[in-house]
Amino acid sequence: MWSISHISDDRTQLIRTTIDNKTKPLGALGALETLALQIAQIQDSATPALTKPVFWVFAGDHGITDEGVSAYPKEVTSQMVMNFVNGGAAINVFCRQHDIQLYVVDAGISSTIEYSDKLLNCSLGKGTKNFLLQNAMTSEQVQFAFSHAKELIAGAERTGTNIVGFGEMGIGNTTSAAALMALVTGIQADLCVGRGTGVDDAGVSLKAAVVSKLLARVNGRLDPVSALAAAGGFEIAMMTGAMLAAAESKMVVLVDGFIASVAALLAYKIAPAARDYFVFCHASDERGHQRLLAEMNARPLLDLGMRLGEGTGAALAYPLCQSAVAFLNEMASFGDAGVSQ
Ligand SMILES: Cc1cc2ncn([C@H]3O[C@H](COP(=O)(O)O)[C@@H](O)[C@H]3O)c2cc1C
Ligand SMILES: O=C(O)c1cccnc1
Repeated sequence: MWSISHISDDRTQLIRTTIDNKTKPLGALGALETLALQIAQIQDSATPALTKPVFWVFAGDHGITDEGVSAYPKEVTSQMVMNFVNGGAAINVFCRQHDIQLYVVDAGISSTIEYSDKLLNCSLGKGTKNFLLQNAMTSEQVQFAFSHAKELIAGAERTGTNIVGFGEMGIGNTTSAAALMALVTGIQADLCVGRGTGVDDAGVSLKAAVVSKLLARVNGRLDPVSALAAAGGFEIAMMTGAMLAAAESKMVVLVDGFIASVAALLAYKIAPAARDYFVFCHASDERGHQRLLAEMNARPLLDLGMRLGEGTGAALAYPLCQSAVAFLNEMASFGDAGVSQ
């Protein structure tokens, strides 16, 4: 289904030399240099440009909330969707600040809402099933999620977008995400779960027990698509598909916190070359995130102690990508500026 090629190595030496010849001590722009090189490799150009950034926030409800795994009631998912539509959430603020186009996607929330050009209908159902009792969704629903995501990316590509970010909203989804992480990596349940919206120690233990029960129900490790069917959620499946589709279209993919990184891990396990297109934007405070990043050998750009999701960490990293591209294109070389090396 996916045809994703590794980023080009053709110009790597040329770009490295260009970066090294800029008027600064060797390596002094640190992670920004790595980022500039990655974006240049993605675009196979020594003079890359970022155009028409788009973010999507995927929203879905989770049957696993019946087990009491979140600090907030499940109604908050739909309420936050309206908040996104009305422009009042953190992700709205950061997207406005950085001129990022934002869409909200109903991936499968339980309430009925009115769709618009900003609130898209890709609903796969009225919330997933409680994954302790049965699979959260069917494998057909996972495939539907992937094809919806492919269409969204294709639409953005047609209008000239070459950098994208993804957020999620779904009360209970840190438990789904932790379950997915455990299912595809084999890392033990208690190292995958965290506080999510702010559950106490007992809540964290409950989440670990829920993930362990799921592992027992499905007899251990699973491939990424079977894991998505087993543990959900609709929004995580769509985010996984969108990351794969964006990599296929050679876009820069801004990866947010814990939940987005789980989607990135699934995408990477489905098509390892997709990893080349991922910019890991921030270190989430959610407990499993460091382990998860280590699985992908990823070093995030920011560490702000954030644990929100919605794509907020990715939106905050967008201007760093702009800075990386700007220094590569605009900074003088030692030769140009007459500075001694
Ligand atoms: C008001 C509010 C806004 C949010 N925005 C993102 N999340 C984040 O918290 C949820 C995951 O945490 P858990 O697994 O503990 O439910 C997700 O919806 C995630 O995006 C929010 C949560 C709340 C309460
Ligand atoms: O890092 C995340 O994605 C995250 C952490 C806590 C709650 N919601 C999202």
